[in-house]
Amino acid sequence: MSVMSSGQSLDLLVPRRRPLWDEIKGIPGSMQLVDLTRIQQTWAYGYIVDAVRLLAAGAVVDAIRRAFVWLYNRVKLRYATSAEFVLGDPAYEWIVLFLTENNVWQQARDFRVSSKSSKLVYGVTVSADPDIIGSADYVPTYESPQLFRWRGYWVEVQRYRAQIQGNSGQPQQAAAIFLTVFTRKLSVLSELVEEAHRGYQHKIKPYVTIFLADSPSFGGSFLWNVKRKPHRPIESIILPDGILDDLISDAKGFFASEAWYHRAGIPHRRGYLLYGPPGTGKSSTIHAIAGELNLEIHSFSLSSTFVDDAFLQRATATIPKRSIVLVEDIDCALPSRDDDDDSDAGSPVRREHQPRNGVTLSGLLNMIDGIGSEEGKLFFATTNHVDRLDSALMRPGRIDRRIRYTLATGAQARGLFERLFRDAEVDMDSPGSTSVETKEEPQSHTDSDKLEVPPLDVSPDPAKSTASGGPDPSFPDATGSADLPAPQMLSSAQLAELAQQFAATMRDYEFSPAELQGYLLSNRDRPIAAAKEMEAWVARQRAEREEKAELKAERRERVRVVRAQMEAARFQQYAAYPPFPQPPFSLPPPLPPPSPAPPSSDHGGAVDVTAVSPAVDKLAAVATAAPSSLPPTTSAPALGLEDVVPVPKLVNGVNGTS
Ligand SMILES: Nc1ncnc2c1ncn2[C@@H]1O[C@H](COP(=O)(O)OP(=O)(O)OP(=O)(O)O)[C@@H](O)[C@H]1O
Repeated sequence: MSVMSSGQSLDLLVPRRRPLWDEIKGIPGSMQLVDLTRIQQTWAYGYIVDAVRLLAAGAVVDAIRRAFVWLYNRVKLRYATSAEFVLGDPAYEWIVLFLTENNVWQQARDFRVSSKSSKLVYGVTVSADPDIIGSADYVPTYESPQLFRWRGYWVEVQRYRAQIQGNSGQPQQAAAIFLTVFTRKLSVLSELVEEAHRGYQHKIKPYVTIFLADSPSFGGSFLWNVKRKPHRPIESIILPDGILDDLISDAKGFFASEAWYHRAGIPHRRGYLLYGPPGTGKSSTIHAIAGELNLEIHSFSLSSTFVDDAFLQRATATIPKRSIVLVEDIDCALPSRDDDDDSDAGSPVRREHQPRNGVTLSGLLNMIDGIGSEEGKLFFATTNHVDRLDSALMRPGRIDRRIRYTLATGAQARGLFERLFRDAEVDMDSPGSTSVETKEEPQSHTDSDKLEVPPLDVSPDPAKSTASGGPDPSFPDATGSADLPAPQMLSSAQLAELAQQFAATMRDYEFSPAELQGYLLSNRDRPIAAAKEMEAWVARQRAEREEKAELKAERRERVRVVRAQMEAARFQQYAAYPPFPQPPFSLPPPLPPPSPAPPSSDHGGAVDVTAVSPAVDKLAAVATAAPSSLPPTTSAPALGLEDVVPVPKLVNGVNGTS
């Protein structure tokens, strides 16, 4: 075994570095400040040299990249057209759907995932297994740039987003998609946008799109919250004959007569006011019309605190042509300028000088007038209190038609019943149908297609029962001997009969369609029981209403008594006021016509103040009035004290103190 010396082994293992510094050292006159040989021999030396080389290479690459970007931007500027689509604008939705339909998302690697909702029409299925429907929507974010071909043109898409501070001071998400088409022809871009719009319209055809202005807007753009609802069939709205058809033909006629409006110089806008009690179908009508005419709804909630005149203006400016602009419960937002009495002081109606939000009547009127600036819009307003609306709002040009909704008539009740149970199948074994009476032998029937169950007589007529109290043997109990197959379909005659029985138990204008619908829905699978039990339901409702009315009357009486007591206390307080100070000089003679009002020591001592201000007449009347006849007020100034105060001032003025 040979053992090498340490010097030998080093020679073998570490190749000698040819020292650059040795040469430098050898240059005559060079000064050696540090021991370069030692540095050179350290392990880090090689790395340092490599790093410097890398740095140089990086700088070169970066310079090339910058040059390329510069060139690319120049080319883009010269040979491309681009457009920006901002989140919240309807066009943003068109483009996202367009990108999805063109499979651009397949290049995307980043998605936004949200639980499945009817809101989205452009979520994609990323599951490899087509049988898996999935419970989530995957929406590509396009945050890294994607290139794709469209009609032979290269198109680049990229989305940017940022957090910005909203109007309310809260941070909000802002996002925009940039689309660049590499062609100098502007028309290509507009064709692309048009195609995107058409595709979107087609895709959402089964839905009504509702844009809600229910959050503060931000930045320069306006943010709409987008929702989609399936179309509501027109036939599902049960109104007195002709109302709905009339409304729809009016709206259709409006869109068809655009040229006429232009010629006549009238803004192409039509306003409708739907008024009536809650739950009578006002909102449902608007949704059904939007579906029928293929319109989008832009809906405002004026009761939100962040809504003000500027907000309305900005939102209205973004509403596209052929849309419905909807203001629900318009009375809640604004006071009536015509309504000057205090009778509704406790109502939600807001006086213009007591704003709950920043909307004023003139702001709302401007908004309605502004709707016409972008032509072709229907303006709908709904209210439960038409009497509270200002006449300026109701004038033709703003509201062109008013449609009154009422509580349900018997015909409406029948219509609702038939609509909900038209295709109902009656399960004879279900608990709700155990007492259904069916005739054993099928009878002749007009609607032979649906004649699976013979006509029913479900009237709760005790005569139908046998003397023993049991059911008529000719109507065997379904749970027992009837060997009819279940479930069975109601024929139209049976349905009409049940509907008649259902409606006969109530009076006209007693319940809203919404209330009736609520009852019917709770009996969704039991049409026969629903008709039979309606009488009991009506009785319960009436009893509840009576109870409520009694409670309300009691509460009113309590409030009246408390108010009267408060007024009396105020009166006492007022009566205890010290008399007005007597001026140290005599007042000028009373103004003509001289008032023979008796002097009152309660109102200024020897001074005949009633001659100075008519307000004092009011004071005199108040002072002599019984407490129960005082006007209902909530604060002392309402007694007329505000009016009275100037009188002593006047005296002082004469006195030379001011
Ligand atoms: N005339 C009707 N025909 C069919 N369904 C109706 C009718 N009226 C009300 N409904 C039903 O009642 C529910 C409430 O109706 P809707 O919201 O349209 O009433 P509304 O008059 O707008 O009430 P509100 O004034 O409280 O907003 C809906 O589900 C609707 O289906």
